Amino acid sequence: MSTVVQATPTRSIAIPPMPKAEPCTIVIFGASGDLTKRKLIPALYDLACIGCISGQQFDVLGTGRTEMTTDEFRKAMRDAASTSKDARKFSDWNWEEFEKRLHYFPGDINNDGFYHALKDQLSEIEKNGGSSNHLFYVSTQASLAPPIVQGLGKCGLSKNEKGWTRIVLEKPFGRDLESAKALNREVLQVFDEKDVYRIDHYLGKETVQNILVFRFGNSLFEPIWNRNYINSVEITAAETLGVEQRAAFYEETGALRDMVANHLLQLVTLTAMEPPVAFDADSVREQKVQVLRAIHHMTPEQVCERTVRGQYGPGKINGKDVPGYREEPGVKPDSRTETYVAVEFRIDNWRWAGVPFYVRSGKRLAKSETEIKIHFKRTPQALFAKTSDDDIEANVITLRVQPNEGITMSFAAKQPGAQMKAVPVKMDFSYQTAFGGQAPVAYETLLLDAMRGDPTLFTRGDEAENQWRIITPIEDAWLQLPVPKFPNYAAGSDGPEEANTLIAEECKKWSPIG
Ligand SMILES: NC(=O)C1=CN([C@@H]2O[C@H](COP(=O)(O)OP(=O)(O)OC[C@H]3O[C@@H](n4cnc5c(N)ncnc54)[C@H](OP(=O)(O)O)[C@@H]3O)[C@@H](O)[C@H]2O)C=CC1
Ligand SMILES: O=C1O[C@H](COP(=O)(O)O)[C@@H](O)[C@H](O)[C@H]1O
Repeated sequence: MSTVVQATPTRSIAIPPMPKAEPCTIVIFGASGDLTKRKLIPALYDLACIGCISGQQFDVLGTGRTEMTTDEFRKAMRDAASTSKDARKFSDWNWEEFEKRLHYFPGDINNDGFYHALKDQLSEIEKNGGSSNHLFYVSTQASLAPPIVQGLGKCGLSKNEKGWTRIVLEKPFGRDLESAKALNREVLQVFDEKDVYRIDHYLGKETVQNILVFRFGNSLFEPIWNRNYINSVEITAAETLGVEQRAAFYEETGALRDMVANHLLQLVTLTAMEPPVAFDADSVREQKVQVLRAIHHMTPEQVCERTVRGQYGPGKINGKDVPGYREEPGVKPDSRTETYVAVEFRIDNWRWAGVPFYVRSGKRLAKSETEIKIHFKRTPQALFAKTSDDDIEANVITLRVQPNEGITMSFAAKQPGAQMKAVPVKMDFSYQTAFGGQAPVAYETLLLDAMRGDPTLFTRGDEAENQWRIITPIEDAWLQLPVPKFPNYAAGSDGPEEANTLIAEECKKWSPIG
C-alpha cells in the first residue's frame, strides 16, 4: 500500500523570463543528424518564440554530407519541430519567421576544401546582415571532432577579428582517455579554453540542477547523506527509443560511451560531491572532479563482477512490434555493440566508502525514465506487532529527472486501526504541480548559455579526462572478454536478467522500470 502526500512551494513563484542571446551565426556540423532535428532546432525555435533570440542577426548554417537544398532542410526541420515532444506550442506563423534564418550547405568534414567553402558561406551570411559572431557546434560522432577542429584552425575560422568565436563539442568527448587528452590538446591549439564548451545536456536539465539545491539548500538531508545512513544509490536512465537512424554513430559508441561515460557519471558526481565553497563554475567543477578521482578504477576481474552488457532483440514497445538491434538499418548482423549497460561504481572516499552506486542505462526498455534512488539503511529492529522485518521498507528518496520531474520520499506510517502496524507511504513533490508553466528544456538553457558566453553548466577538460579514466578500463577489459551472447534482452523488457546478479547482494534486484 502506498499513500501520496503532495509538497507545494510555501509561496507562489513564477518562472522568471530567460535572458537574451547575443547575436550570432551557429554553424552546426551534423545538421542532417538526429540531434539537430530532435533537440537543437526545436530548442532554437523555442528560444526565438519566447524572444530570447531576435530575428535580426541570428542565423543557423547547417552542414552534413547529405545533399539537400536550404528549402529541403527548412522543411525537414519544420517537420521535426512541429512534432517534437520537447518544443513549446508550435505555430506556423512563428515558424515562417524563424525558418528564414536557417541555411544548409552540404560538405564532407574530411575534405580540406570544405572549410574554405564554409568560410565563404559565412561571409555571404554576414553580407546579408548576419552577425560576425560565430558559434561552431560539433554534433557528429566523436571521431569527427579532430578533423573539424583542425579544419577550422587551418582556414582561419577559429580566430575572428570582427566578433567572438566559440566551439561547442558534443559528448562523448573522445572515445577513451588517450583520445580525450589528444582532443583537449588539439582544441586548445586552435581555441582559447574560455571559448570551448564541452556539452553534456544532462547538466542543463532543471531536475539535475535541482540535485544541488536539494542537497545544499536544505539542512535536513546533508547530515544523513553518507555511508552511515545510506545503503546504496541506484541510478537509471532507461529509454524506449531504439538506435533510430543513428547506426554510424551508435556502432562506434555503444551505451557505455554514449550514456554512462558522461550523463550518468554527471548524476553520480552531483549526488556524491562535497559542498562547493561557492556556487560558481570552478568551485562546483572542482568538487565534481574530486568525486571522479575517487571512483575506483576497475581491474579486469572487477569488470567481470561489476558490469553487465546487453543488446536488445526484437520485442514490443507500446504494443508495437520492433526489430532487434542487429536488424536495425546500418547495424552489422553480428554487431558486438552494447545497447544496455549496468555498472557498480565504488567511491573510495570518507563519505562513500562501502556504498555501491548502481548505474544502468539502456535502449528499448519498458519505459523512458531517468531517476536517482537513494536507498537508506533499514531500522535495526522491527518493533511493531503484525509487521515483519521484511514489511518495513527502508526509506528511499527518489529524484525523478524525467518524466514527471520531482522528488518522492518513502517512509513508514501507522496503518489506521487497533493494531500497531507500519505501512509504507510516499511524500511527493512534482515540479509541474508546484510551479506550473513550462521550465526550459536542457538544450534551450545550454544553447542560450553558449550564445551568452556562460560556461557554468559545461564540462571542463580535466573533468572529461577523469570520466575516461573510469570508463576506459571497462572498455579495455570488455575487448579482452568473450562477447556475451547477444541479443540478451527483449525490446520492451527491463533489460538482461544478468543485471540482477550485480545488485543482488545489496538491493535484491533493480527497481522495476515504469
Ligand atoms: N541524438 C540524440 O538524442 C543526442 C545526441 N547527442 C550527441 O550528438 C552528436 C550527434 O549525434 P546524432 O545526431 O544522434 O548522430 P547522427 O548519426 O544522427 O548524426 C551524425 C551527423 O554527422 C554527419 N556526418 C557524419 N560523417 C560526416 C562527414 N564525413 N562529413 C560531414 N558530416 C558527417 C552526418 O551527416 P550525413 O549523414 O549527412 O553524412 C550526420 O548529420 C553525438 O556526439 C551524440 O553523442 C547528444 C545528446 C542527444
Ligand atoms: O546523449 C544522448 O542522450 C539521449 C537521451 O537524452 P534524453 O534527454 O532524452 O534523456 C540518448 O537518446 C542518446 O542516445 C544519447 O546520445
